[in-house]
Amino acid sequence: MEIRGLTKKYGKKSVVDEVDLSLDCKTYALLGPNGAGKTTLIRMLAGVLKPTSGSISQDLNKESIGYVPQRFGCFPDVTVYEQLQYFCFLKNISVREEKEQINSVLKLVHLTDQKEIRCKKLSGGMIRRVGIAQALLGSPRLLLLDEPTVGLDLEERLRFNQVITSLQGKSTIMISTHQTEDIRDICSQIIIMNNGRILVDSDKNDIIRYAQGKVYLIPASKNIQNEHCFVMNAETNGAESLIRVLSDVKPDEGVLQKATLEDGYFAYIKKF
Ligand SMILES: Nc1ncnc2c1ncn2[C@@H]1O[C@H](COP(=O)(O)OP(=O)(O)OP(=O)(O)O)[C@@H](O)[C@H]1O
Repeated sequence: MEIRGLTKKYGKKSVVDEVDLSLDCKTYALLGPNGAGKTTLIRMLAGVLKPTSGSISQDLNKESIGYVPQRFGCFPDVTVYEQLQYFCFLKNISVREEKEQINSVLKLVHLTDQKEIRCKKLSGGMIRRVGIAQALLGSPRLLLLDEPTVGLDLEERLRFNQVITSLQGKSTIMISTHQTEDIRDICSQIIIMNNGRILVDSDKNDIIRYAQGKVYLIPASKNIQNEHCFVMNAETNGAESLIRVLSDVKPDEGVLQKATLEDGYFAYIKKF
């Protein structure tokens, strides 16, 4: 899939600004702060939002795209099974195939026991899983997931990771998320967006390497006066409170750390 100069403007503001991407049959994480343009980009790729300009070259019809929107809703008075039947209809899945397909995706998201339950009785996390199930119907070649794991408990997050891992090499997958720990093990490619633009589109290990040599732990009591220092989070080694910082220069009492994907993300966003 080749994306060239993809732009979405609201008024004069470009919320997605001249985006170029080449997507292969890999699993991509789409990261970026609130308002970066991730949802807008995904909606254009899913074909539900018309770009202002630019092109998406693809030979995919709507049946080959699975899309989990950021806010997925079910019809309250239909059962989970009926809801998925409706999506089968939208995806042109034949009545002959639909039963097998629905049972298979329900099993993947661990909702088989809920299939006769009316959607209004589902918890938020279960509705999210119906959203993931509908996207998997028809074995899509392009799977677009906008914050798919929000509201899922730990076990269901792990199950989601297993589903995505099982699709690797079969589909192009793009997952927009704020949870770097969720995608650390399942995405090989990382795309970081900010202000509507792509800051980097690279292999996960390159993103981590970018922060290497810039991550330190320092005592929390230390007064940080360095403007080239960004405080990420606090942790403890049992004896004292420490803060994890990104810094171009070694801070006083700083102990260099092995960089993580999260460090790499901040290194790009905060321009280190
Ligand atoms: N229909 C709209 N009209 C005007 N502005 C919009 C519209 N939809 C989105 N925006 C703006 O576009 C920008 C990008 O929004 P988008 O939802 O794509 O960001 P995001 O990266 O997905 O954010 P988040 O992480 O908070 O979900 C934001 O500034 C948002 O306010």
